[in-house]
Amino acid sequence: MSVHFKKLALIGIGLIGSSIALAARRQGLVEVISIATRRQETLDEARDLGLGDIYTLDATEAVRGADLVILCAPVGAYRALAAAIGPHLEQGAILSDVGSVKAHVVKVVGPHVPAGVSFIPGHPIAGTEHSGPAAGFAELFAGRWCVLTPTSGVPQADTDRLVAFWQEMGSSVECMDAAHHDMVLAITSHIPHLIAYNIVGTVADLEATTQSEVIKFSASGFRDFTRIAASDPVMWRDVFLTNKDAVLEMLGRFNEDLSMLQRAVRNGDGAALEAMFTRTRAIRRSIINAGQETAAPDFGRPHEQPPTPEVPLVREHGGGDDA
Ligand SMILES: NC(=O)c1ccc[n+]([C@@H]2O[C@H](COP(=O)([O-])OP(=O)(O)OC[C@H]3O[C@@H](n4cnc5c(N)ncnc54)[C@H](O)[C@@H]3O)[C@@H](O)[C@H]2O)c1
Ligand SMILES: O=C(O)C(=O)C[C@]1(C(=O)O)C=C[C@@H](O)C=C1
Repeated sequence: MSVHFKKLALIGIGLIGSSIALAARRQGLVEVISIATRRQETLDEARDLGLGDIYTLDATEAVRGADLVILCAPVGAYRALAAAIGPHLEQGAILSDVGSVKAHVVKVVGPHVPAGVSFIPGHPIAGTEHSGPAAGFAELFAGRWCVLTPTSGVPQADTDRLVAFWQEMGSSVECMDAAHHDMVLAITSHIPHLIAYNIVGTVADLEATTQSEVIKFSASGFRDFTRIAASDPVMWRDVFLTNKDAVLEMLGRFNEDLSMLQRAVRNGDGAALEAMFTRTRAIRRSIINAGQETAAPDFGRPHEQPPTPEVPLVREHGGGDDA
């Protein structure tokens, strides 16, 4: 299906918004890109990077005449944004988003969507620990999944157009129910981030000498957690505030399994430990076989080893506008 939008409005222009701008432009999917954000500094950065054609601090102005509007801000900002832009959306437009949670988005944005506008929430399962307009790149979505959760009454032709838009940017697309999305993502994305924040937070609270040793010898399992725990604090604050039930459900299961492991360690139960570690290894193999990861043993590691300068354990907040 050929996909072409005359005006794409991106509300929020960080890692995901800028990646959409770059990918959509490169693939020739849109004629005009209008960009709205809340802070002048972010808008200037987007302009300097040449991400769009129209730059404004007024989201209502950005959506005027747009046939595709995508909310790309932290989900905590959605309710106010939807209330502001709702009355200004064009008849026949598609309104979507990229938020990491979906049921909450349907709940807070849905009531502000006028009749004649197709509301199709979305979530590209692609990202990095970096944020801001300069963090984006056109290839971010290539080979990654994008989940859409079309709301009731949306014409199939509009869903098909949005599916084609993401496919043109390199994604595979799956449509599902918002609540189901939130449960799946709770365990595949949200809990792993919570665990990473927790383990790196434990180190951050250690006394100074132990902490410097952890940093010095961090080329081990810990290092992989630090990448995830450097992710944007505002974005992740909002994820945990808005996917509470699914996260608590999965956290309950996680805690049960952790208690089982704790018991096995205490009792010296090698068989239980080995059985669990064998099952987890198989999951890793399935992810590699599905093309979602490479088996390269040095993935992400630098080849030469310069001494690491003073690096903060947790990156300072540089992302969303809402903090
Ligand atoms: N980072 C990831 O890995 C990832 C992956 C998939 C989806 N997401 C989702 O994408 C969305 C954006 O995440 P990101 O990583 O691009 O974050 P980011 O921090 O890089 O960018 C967010 C942008 O939103 C803007 N913003 C904040 N409040 C705003 C407001 N009230 N009005 C207008 N603009 C506002 C800021 O200017 C900022 O540039 C989030 O909802 C997040 O859950 C993130
Ligand atoms: O690779 C990373 O840095 C990510 O955490 C990306 C990741 C994920 O958990 O997979 C993070 C949040 C999103 O909503 C989607 C993707």
